[in-house]
Amino acid sequence: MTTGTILLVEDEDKLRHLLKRIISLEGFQIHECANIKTAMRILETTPVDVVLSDIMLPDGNGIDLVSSIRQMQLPTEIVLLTAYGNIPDSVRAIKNGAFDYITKGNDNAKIIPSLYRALEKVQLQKRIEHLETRIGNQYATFDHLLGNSTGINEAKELARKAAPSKAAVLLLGETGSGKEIFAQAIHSASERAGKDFVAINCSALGKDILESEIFGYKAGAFTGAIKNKKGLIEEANQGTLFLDEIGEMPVDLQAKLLRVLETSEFIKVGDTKVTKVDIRIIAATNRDLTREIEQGRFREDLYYRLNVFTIQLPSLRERKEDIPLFAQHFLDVFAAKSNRQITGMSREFTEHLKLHEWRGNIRELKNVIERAVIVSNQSILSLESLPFEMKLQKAGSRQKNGTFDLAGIEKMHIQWVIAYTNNNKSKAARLLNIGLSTLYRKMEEYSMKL
Ligand SMILES: Nc1ncnc2c1ncn2[C@@H]1O[C@H](COP(=O)(O)OP(=O)(O)OP(=O)(O)O)[C@@H](O)[C@H]1O
Repeated sequence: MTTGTILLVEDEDKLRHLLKRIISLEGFQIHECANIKTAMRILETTPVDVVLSDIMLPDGNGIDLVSSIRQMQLPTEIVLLTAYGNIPDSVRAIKNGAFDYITKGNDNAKIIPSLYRALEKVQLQKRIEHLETRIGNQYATFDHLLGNSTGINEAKELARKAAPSKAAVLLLGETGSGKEIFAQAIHSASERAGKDFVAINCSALGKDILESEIFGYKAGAFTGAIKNKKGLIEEANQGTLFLDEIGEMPVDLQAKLLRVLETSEFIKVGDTKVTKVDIRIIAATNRDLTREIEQGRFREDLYYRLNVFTIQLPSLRERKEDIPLFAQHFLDVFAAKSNRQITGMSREFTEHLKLHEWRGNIRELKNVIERAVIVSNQSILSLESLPFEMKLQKAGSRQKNGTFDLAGIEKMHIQWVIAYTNNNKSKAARLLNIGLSTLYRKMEEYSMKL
């Protein structure tokens, strides 16, 4: 039984393989990588409950990873692996928001219990957020959906048409492209608006927990089932159930869901009689379901039941014209929230936003602007307030403009790092992973101002 998803970040191959084995034996789903850059990529596209990361990594420090994860506002906890001598760093990491640290070698037996505790915290947090949303009952409406590009307008038009009917809706789009906010808008514009909108991410939980969460169980259904538990289907009765990442739902649960769609009935785990419900289902995925069907991972009959209205949400890359509008909106929101007098963005800042790939789509843009508002000390957002990796992306574009030779790229890279550190050469040398004297030698070689 899988109980959660772990991202293991460790550059020592042997140790990583060993940890992977220990963790997989517990039934956790596991992703692995050897550096921060890949870890960030995985985190932008894949839901992860707990990151287990080494502190010393080839391209940076596990403590910076903690800060980045906190900035991305991911529902993810971090457990750090540290060498004995780095305990002060680990204490600092905990202050920055890490969940726990474990001393490599000595504390191996503590890894699994710590992962379980971190996972429990993540799941509790998600439950609290879910309940808060329900109590506030503040679901988004179509008025909250920003964007003027053709792709988003077409999606909004179809969603408005789908809203009043009881038919299922299938929302397709990359992570952070707005599937949940669209689902809420559809719910708000339907006659179910006064009732609950209940959301669950099918990829976040293992099969057994997912089944219990969605369908509920009878007391005594399995060890630990002390009393009856209402499933989310029942909680969403008369309202809308939003099934995010439906492509990740195990096939036997798909059969149970199909039955709900066809008969409005289901059987709780450990029950013998059927329970009746009146729900509308909105499902979402970033997977290609037709391919999943071909590979036997998704039921074709369920697919046809769900895709009565299929709405494709464009990625932010496909609607770059919307980027300034979103950026200004998030800027206004975060500036007001933090009481800052920041009114706009420099031309270069906006240009950089348009160059970026936005794998995390609007969620990522929102986080980048929030970060920029926090770090900026001017009245308009400038390049300095962008994360380091985003400043670097200009390398790709300049390459297109003609700079192909390695020395040219190295010179540009050094210039950016120096600008990033506000001309602090020691810090720049550290980030570049070269000695200070080498930095000065290279600056002289490239005729850069010392
Ligand atoms: N059109 C939009 N207008 C305003 N805000 C938006 C829009 N689309 C997305 N957002 C914001 O972007 C963030 C991500 O959106 P959302 O959670 O709906 O994406 P998602 O596709 O469901 O992501 P995931 O697949 O990772 O669950 C949210 O904060 C949401 O409010």
